[in-house]
Amino acid sequence: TRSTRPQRMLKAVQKNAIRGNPESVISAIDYFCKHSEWAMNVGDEKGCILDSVVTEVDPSTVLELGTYCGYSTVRIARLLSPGTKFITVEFNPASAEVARKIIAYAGLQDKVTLVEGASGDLIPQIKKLYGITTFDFIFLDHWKDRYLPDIKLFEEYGLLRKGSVLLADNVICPGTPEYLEYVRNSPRYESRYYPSHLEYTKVEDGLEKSLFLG
Ligand SMILES: O=C(NC/C=C/[C@H]1O[C@@H](n2cnc3cncnc32)[C@H](O)[C@@H]1O)c1cc([N+](=O)[O-])cc(O)c1O
Ligand SMILES: [Mg+2]
Repeated sequence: TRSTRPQRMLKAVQKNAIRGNPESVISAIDYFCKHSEWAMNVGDEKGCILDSVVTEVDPSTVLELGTYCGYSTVRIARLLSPGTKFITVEFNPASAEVARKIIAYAGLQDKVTLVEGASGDLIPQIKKLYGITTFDFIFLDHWKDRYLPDIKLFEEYGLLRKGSVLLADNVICPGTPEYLEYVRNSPRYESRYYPSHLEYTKVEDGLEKSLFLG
């Protein structure tokens, strides 16, 4: 049967990247997406903004929603200090399988806990299952209509602390209007928009960074 796009992306990593070298894995995926097949990774342009926010926060606990093939997982994990707890959540077993292999190819498997499941099911259990009290940094890049319900779950289950930073991809394209409205109007967040472009295109998109005020 025909391979899937994630499987073809993995092949491109195994062919063009250097094992144990995260930068080469990132470059191989970006090259694949620019010259072979577009894929919904955060990409190089928005990826640099992601890098700068992760570096600024220097988190001890990180959550990513929507691993997909692990591109942003590798971008984030390569910047983390030793001992950081990083959980990434992926619903689709086939995507999770490819992501595990791409994360391992980058040599970052010991820095990442990839959990297969739906964010809505997992968030209420994270404290119990992973001994996390609060997250310093959260990257939202999963189904766009899950951003709002999931941020409300973070609040409900006490997973945010004063200073927690949430970074949301695609707030313009495909767009997350309800989420944007919420974080921009809630007195509990201080939000800032980082203009950029939809990965590998000239279409306008951007990231929204929201600081939880407690
Ligand atoms: O749709 C987009 N992203 C959705 C991401 C979806 C990925 O996250 C998982 N997921 C979803 N809800 C989940 C809940 N829990 C766990 N995994 C979940 C899905 O199994 C998939 O692997 C998207 C689309 C475009 N685009 O231009 O069309 C551009 C982008 O940058 C995008 O991120
Ligand atoms: Mg995205």
